[in-house]
Amino acid sequence: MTGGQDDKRQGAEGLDARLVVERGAFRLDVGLSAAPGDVVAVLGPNGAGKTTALRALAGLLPLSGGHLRLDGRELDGTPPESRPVGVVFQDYLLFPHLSALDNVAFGPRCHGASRAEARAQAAEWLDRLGLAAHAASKPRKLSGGQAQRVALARALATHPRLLLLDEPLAALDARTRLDVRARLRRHLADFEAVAVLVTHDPLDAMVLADHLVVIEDGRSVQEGAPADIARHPRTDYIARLVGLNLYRGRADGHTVRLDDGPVITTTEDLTGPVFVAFPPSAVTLHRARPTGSSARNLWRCEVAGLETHGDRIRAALGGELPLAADLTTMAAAELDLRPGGTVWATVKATQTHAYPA
Ligand SMILES: Nc1ncnc2c1ncn2[C@@H]1O[C@H](COP(=O)(O)OP(=O)(O)OP(=O)(O)O)[C@@H](O)[C@H]1O
Repeated sequence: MTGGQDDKRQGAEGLDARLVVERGAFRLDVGLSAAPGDVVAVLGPNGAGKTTALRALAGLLPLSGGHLRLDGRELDGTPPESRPVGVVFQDYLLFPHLSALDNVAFGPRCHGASRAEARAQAAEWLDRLGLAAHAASKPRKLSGGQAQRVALARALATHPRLLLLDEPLAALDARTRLDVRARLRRHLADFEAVAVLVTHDPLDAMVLADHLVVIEDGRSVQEGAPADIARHPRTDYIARLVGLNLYRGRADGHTVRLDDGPVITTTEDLTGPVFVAFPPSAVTLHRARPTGSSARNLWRCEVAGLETHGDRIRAALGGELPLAADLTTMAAAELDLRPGGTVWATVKATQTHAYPA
C-alpha cells in the first residue's frame, strides 16, 4: 500500500479489526484494516477461515477476542441488522417472489425507510447498476450476473460503511465470469467506503482487490498489494497459486543452500535466510545428464505426475528438489516422460529470483 493509504489506516476512518473467533477446534485470529475506498480480498484455501471472518464482520458470529471498529466505532456487540454493513452472499439470497425492485427496496426498508422512499431509492440503485430495464423481473428471470448486481444494489442501497462480498463470482459459469468480474471491479472502484471480499480464487482476488490478506489455518500468512504477493510469495500455497516453485534456504552470495540439502545458484547476492522462486516455464528437462549446458542448476528428478493445461504439460517432479516444470506436448513426447521415469532438470541462475525471508 502507499504511505498515504497507510496513514489513513491509522486514523479513525475505515476498518480496524482483529478478529478472534473460536469454532470448535478451529481458531481464527486475523487482523484486517482498510481505509475508505479500499477493496480488501481475504484469500485462502478451503477451511482457512474466510467465511468465518466474513460472518464475524457481519455480526453473524460473535468475536471471542480482539476488536472490530468501523469509522472509530466498536461494532462488537451490535446486532447484524444495526451495523452499517452490507452483505452480498455467494448465492445472492434474493427473495424469489419479489421483483428486482422490491428485492433492492428491502435493504432501505430494513433500515427504516418508508415503502415509497425505499422503492424510489431502489429504482435509483438499479439504474446506477444498469438494471433499470429489469426492475419488474423476478430473480428467476435474471442471469447470474444480473442477480449479482441486484444483490449488490440491495447491499449498497443501505449506504453501508463496510461492504462484504462472499465468493462474489463463484455462482457464475466461466463464460460470464470475465464480464461480471470486470463490471464488479468498476462498481467497487466507485464505492466510497470499505469493501472486503472473501474468495479462494486468486484471479478474483488479484483483479478485484488492491490489498490482499492471505489466510491459512486461521492465520494471516501474508498481506500486501497483489503484485507484490505474486512476486514474493511466502508460503507454498501462495507460490502454487501464482504458479511458482518456491524454496527456503540460507544465502551466501549467489549460492542458496536449501533447508533440506540441495543448492540453488541465483543472480542476487544475499546473505542469510532467503526464499528462492522460479516459474515452471524456467525449467528445461533432459533425458540424460546434460554435458554442455551452461546452467549452474542441475538436478536429477523423478516424474511424479503429468497434467495437461491447454497445449502445455505441467510435470510434477520429485527427487532431490521437488519442482514443477512446464513443457510443450511435443517436448513431453520427445522426452518420453512418464510417471516414475528419470529426467534431468536445469534452471538458469538468471531465471531464479531470491529475496530475504
Ligand atoms: N459450525 C461450525 N462449527 C465448528 N466448526 C466449524 C463450523 N463451521 C466451520 N467450522 C470450521 O471452521 C474452519 C474454517 O471454516 P470456514 O468456513 O471459515 O473456512 P473457509 O476458508 O471459508 O473455507 P471454504 O473455502 O471451504 O468455504 C474449518 O476448519 C471448519 O471445519
